[in-house]
Amino acid sequence: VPTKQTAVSAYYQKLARNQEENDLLSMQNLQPWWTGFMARAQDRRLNELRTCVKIRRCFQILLDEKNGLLRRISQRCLWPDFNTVTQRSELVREVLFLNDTILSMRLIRVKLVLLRCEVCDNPSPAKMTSPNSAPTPFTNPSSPKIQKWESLGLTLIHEFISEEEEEVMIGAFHSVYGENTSFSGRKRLSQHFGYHFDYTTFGASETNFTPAPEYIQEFLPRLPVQEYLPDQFTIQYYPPGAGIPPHVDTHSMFGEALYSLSFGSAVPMAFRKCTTNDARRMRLPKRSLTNNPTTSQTKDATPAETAESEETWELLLPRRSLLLMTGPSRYGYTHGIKSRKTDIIDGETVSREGRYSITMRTIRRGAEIGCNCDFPGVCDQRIREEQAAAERTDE
Ligand SMILES: O=C(O)CCC(=O)C(=O)O
Ligand SMILES: [Fe+2]
Repeated sequence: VPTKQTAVSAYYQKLARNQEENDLLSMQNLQPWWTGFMARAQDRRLNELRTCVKIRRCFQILLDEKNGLLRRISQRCLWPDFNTVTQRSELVREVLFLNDTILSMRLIRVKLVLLRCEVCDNPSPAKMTSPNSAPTPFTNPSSPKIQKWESLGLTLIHEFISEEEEEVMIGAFHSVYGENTSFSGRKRLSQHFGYHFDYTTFGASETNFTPAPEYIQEFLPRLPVQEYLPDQFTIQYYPPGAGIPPHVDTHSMFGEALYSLSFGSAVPMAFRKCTTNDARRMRLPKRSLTNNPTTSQTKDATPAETAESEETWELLLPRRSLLLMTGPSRYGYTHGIKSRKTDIIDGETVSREGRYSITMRTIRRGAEIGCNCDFPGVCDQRIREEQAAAERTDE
């Protein structure tokens, strides 16, 4: 069993071996690089340092051996146990100090290396419990918070809301329940705003309307699709271990852009391309998104269904991130959250914590109701048309 010290030094040596020459900044370009980095840090990086579970991978500073203080920071960043809140806030203070020091150029021959954080910053998503890795997203270096899977119509925006906004939302969610309410059951808890989601039609209620609260109104101007904005909001609380069965949100009733804002904690969302089995299931009488066993979650998996589960890949939705589904990910893939108490994230078993989400949709009304997507097999509109045609030929 390697000791902590040898583990640390092996880790350090491995990192050092992996450094590319151009990661090491010379003194000439250090200052502009650092200024740029700090500008982003105000917005994002220091935030990550405070909250990121992978903090030791976020930030590594290789130092001139002459500078004892900075070497100390470096070692601390690399320490594998470096993940307590106190240590993080200490690091934040030291990074700010380092900033002053660098800007005043009191250092000689400093080498800085910024490592990507697996969760917050890595172009390839975290490896999840599901054996299949999520496809690799595209990240434009000028907007590092945004990951895009163009061919799936999928976008994940990290740090879409601030910690302050997150706190307000969690407080507001709980404020409507009585003191004796237990939040630890197995079931999701839901609150509805705008036109309420109707669990019998999988569309929106015509009459049941609650205005969206201010904390929702505030972020609407920041949504990536501004041509039309959501008017149906479902806030859900998932106690640790709770999930939602794989499903495709009703095509005909809602606009193409579907959003899921995650807060409270991260959770993996499972995606799977729809197959003829899904098409068959959607033609069966009842479907349900409640926690009862559903047609999409049969108890004894058939061989075909087992094969399907092998096609599933999971994408970690970090807290405060916004997921946007359009195109194939909206119309031709199921999405869901597996019910389980722990997830495997990058090889580490992580206990689930309570997670909240705001699902946002835009209701189609009158002549807008309908769909002509590229996935007729799993399109409720096409299924209705098929069934109407079948009835006419029966007559
Ligand atoms: O909680 C989530 O992120 C997704 C919920 C969802 O897919 C739905 O309510 O249709
Ligand atoms: Fe959904």
